[in-house]
Amino acid sequence: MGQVREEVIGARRIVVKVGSSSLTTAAGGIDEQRVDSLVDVLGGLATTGREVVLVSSGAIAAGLAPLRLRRRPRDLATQQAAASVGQGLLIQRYATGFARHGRTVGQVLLTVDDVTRRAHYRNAYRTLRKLLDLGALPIVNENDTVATEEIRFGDNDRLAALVAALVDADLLVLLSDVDALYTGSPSDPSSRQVAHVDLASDLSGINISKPGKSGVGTGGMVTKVEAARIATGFGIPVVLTSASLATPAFGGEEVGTLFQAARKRPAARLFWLAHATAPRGRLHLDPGAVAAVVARRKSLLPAGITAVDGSFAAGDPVDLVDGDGAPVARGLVNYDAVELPALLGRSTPELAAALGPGYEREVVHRDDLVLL
Ligand SMILES: Nc1ncnc2c1ncn2[C@@H]1O[C@H](COP(=O)(O)OP(=O)(O)O)[C@@H](O)[C@H]1O
Ligand SMILES: N[C@@H](CCC(=O)OP(=O)(O)O)C(=O)O
Repeated sequence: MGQVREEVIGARRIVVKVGSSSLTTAAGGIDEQRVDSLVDVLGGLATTGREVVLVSSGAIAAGLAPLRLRRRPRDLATQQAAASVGQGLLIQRYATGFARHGRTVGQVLLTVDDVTRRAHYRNAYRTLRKLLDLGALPIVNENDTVATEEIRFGDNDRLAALVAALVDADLLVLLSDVDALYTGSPSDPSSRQVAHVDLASDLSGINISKPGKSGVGTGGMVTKVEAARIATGFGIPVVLTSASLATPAFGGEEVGTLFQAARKRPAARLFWLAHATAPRGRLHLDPGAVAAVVARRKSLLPAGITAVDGSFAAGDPVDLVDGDGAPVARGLVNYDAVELPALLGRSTPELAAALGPGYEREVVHRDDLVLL
């Protein structure tokens, strides 16, 4: 055996995310044996004094067989109907399983808004914190039955990363049907396992692609690596491995892939701005403004903006985009959308002279800006 992973052994609060492919059968229904073995691992973990939050997918897949649906439906309404049936069955199985370990579970269904809007995520945090304080094990999933196409997460990887940040976890563990990140498709014999990733350096040479053969997962490796990027950026290490390797993974053994946490944690406010808020509009920047904001970390002034999209109010999050429309930063804007067109391309002294001293303010102050 190699070295023990200290960050895993030392983690007190752990968010564990398990994908549909690890919980359900190919025929569409709960794989009771696999749910029970996961429960046994997590039940054991919780008795060692660790706080565990489980983010569990599988509602849609678990609802397929009971509704006599042969495959995962494409349309949202049928997915929601399947989730409505499957979520109840899944939580029932978890409740029975964890009861064997003397643990009560609490179901927490969240929408994107619940983890992205400040007032809402404080509320979600309080509920999760209270469940943990009461000794219960929270089981989180997206609230699939009410989420619309536009706003849904769809997969639970990003939701798990945001929940990990929300509860200030020491570790995020992503359990899937694949035992690690590979350099290419795991079915390709030339692909190699990646044991360790530092996302601060690059992931080039790694071919990350779509969900696996089970056909029930949604995001594949793309959303897992994105989740790892979010969590590690917040200072939370991530282990990615298969559900069947959960025991050695929690024991700190070198299985799966460890994504190393960033050494410096960003201000919580800027983290949420970058990863959790939905932008309400876009400010198009000329090349000089892109360079000022990105390379020199300056505030954004009206002179560098060429166009404005969206309807937002002062204080809302907006994306700053370059000449190709690619987002380069996100920030909290100091003007309403309707005020901006008259200011574009004009210098701040000129605006102050023409319109009054209030118009000397930056469009986005550098303290309210985060690079993407
Ligand atoms: N580079 C890669 N390394 C590992 N797995 C990959 C890679 N590219 C694509 N995959 C696929 O991603 C799948 C896991 O994603 P998904 O099916 O969405 O799982 P889950 O239901 O656990 O979220 C694996 O089964 C694998 O086939
Ligand atoms: N909320 C959905 C998650 C969808 C899904 O397939 O997610 P995942 O298996 O994590 O890629 C469900 O419970 O079915």
